[in-house]
Amino acid sequence: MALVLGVDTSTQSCKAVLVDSDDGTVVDQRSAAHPDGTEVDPRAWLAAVDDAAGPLLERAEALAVGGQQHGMVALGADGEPVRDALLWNDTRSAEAARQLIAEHGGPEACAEAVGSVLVASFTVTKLRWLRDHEPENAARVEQVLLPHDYVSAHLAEPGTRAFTDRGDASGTGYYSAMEDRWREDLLEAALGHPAAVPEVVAPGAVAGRTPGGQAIGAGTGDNAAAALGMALEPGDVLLSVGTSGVASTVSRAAAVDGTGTVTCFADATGGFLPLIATMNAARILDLQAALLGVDHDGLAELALSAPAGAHGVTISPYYGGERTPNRPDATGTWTGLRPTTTRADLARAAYEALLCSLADAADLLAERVPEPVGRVLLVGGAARSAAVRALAPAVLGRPVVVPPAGEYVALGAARQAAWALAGTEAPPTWPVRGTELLEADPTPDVRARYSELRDRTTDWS
Ligand SMILES: Nc1ncnc2c1ncn2[C@@H]1O[C@H](COP(=O)(O)OP(=O)(O)O)[C@@H](O)[C@H]1O
Ligand SMILES: O=C(CO)[C@@H](O)[C@H](O)COP(=O)(O)O
Repeated sequence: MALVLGVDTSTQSCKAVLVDSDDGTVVDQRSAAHPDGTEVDPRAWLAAVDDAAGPLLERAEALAVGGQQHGMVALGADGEPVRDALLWNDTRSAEAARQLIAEHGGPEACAEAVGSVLVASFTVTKLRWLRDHEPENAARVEQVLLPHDYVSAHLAEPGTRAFTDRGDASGTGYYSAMEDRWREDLLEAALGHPAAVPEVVAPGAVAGRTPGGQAIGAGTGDNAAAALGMALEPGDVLLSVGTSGVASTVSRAAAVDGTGTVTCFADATGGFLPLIATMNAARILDLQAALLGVDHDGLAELALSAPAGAHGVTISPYYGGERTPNRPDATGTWTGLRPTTTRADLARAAYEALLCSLADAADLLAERVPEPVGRVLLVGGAARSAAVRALAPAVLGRPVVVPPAGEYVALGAARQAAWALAGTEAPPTWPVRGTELLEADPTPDVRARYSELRDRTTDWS
């Protein structure tokens, strides 16, 4: 039995799973927290991966790293960060995104060039922000990596050329997944001077070796890794409720959306990953639990004791700005509070807001991909919540498949490692066991009230 290690260097933490490469059984796992915030010293991720993955590494024959997409890790000549990394959920580059779209000649042309209409999440917008707001830091940038590339490079033997894959590269805004090539010209135009990019390694290839000789797979963005971990098929819709809320699917063909609703990212197998992301997801619940002075189980208990619709309390949960809809300067709004409103109503309204936002993403994705929706699957940290599980099929208005609680990004990275180790054409087949089918009566009124508030707050910030 060969063991492989999968790592997820995600927004809130680093997770490592040690997996039997024959069938994908997780035999051990560890995690370590990341610092909070939308700009982070990326060296903290190296300390976290040492902590989480270090003790498992010597038992593994191969490893791969999945990670939060888009983050700008800008390195100087000494290989050290010139400043803190700006993460996918940092919205300061919203104006830069508008400028860059205009420089492309508009949204359609932008999507044709790089697969997506840019929003503040994309790396290229952060480079433009750096050029305009911190020119001294910008001038020192020699190489730009993504979080997973930076962590992979740390695990590789010294002297290894930095590497990435087309999945994560496709979220930079200076890579064309349709043409499978970097657009260094676009990076240069954003930053103001050329900078090195990592080598794009093919799916299933060995990208490098650790000092101990273990193979390292290319790694990928967390959403592409989750798709691999769940063995997603065209027509499946994967909903992830982590820091971000994501609706994604896989497709063999590129479908460019000039409206900017769906991104045309690449997946980790040579295909594509149409995706819609929100910026406010699990943290809607973290905030509500903190405000109500309860833990997650207490919040779920409160919410499940209130009726659908929370006696009219509705939340627009775009607390940290939002990306779907594209409102980088938005804040949250609560409506429908009455003298009779209870703590249970407030708890319920938070779950309903999270799930309505996710349902919007799922519907928009379903409208724009050619395959009819098959399974809807739910993963991510907040999928552990009893209330999320109970209310998801009601708010989404369709049955939802939930796998056992687990780290499916890290599992996808482990599958990529097993693929690299095996040297086969296709990744190994690993069954996803123990899935549960959740069903509930739909609650369309909850969606309708949410949509009304969403549309009424268009110009609010
Ligand atoms: N039982 C639960 N109920 C609600 N939220 C939960 C629960 N367990 C974990 N979470 C939340 O899940 C989030 C972490 O999910 P995760 O998918 O690991 O995020 P990320 O990949 O963005 O770092 C945290 O915000 C955490 O509070
Ligand atoms: O920006 C996106 C997708 O485009 C996010 O999905 C990030 O990739 C962060 O993911 P999590 O850490 O929330 O899983």
